[in-house]
Amino acid sequence: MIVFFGPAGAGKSVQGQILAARHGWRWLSAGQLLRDTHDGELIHRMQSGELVPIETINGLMGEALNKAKDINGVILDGYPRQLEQAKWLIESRSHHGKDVKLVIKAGSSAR
Ligand SMILES: Nc1ncnc2c1ncn2[C@@H]1O[C@H](COP(=O)(O)OP(=O)(O)O)[C@@H](O)[C@H]1O
Repeated sequence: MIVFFGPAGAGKSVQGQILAARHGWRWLSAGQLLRDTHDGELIHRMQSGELVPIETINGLMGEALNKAKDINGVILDGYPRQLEQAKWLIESRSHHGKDVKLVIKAGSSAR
């Protein structure tokens, strides 16, 4: 499992998708998983810039990780975004069976 960190516009989604396509891995974007719910209340919350409730995003990510059980590589984009999410990801390893192998920080270089 590879985690992509970085601010909006840093290119995480583009790079993540290219990497996943090249290796036959799964790209899991928190924003995309949330949009795919087509839940009006959630979308409204996303547009306000606030994070959605942790149970919601953990539930969606957990489900997506379980579906990707047989896939060797998974790229996480936009997740985890809070310490509690990171803890959940590590603690739920027994369910999804994946370890964080690499964290990539995308973004412009500091000047
Ligand atoms: N890990 C997360 N935890 C909670 N909310 C999240 C998380 N990732 C995304 N969101 C919600 O989705 C919105 C859009 O996230 P963003 O990363 O900008 O998605 P994208 O880049 O796919 O458009 C955020 O404003 C927030 O409300």
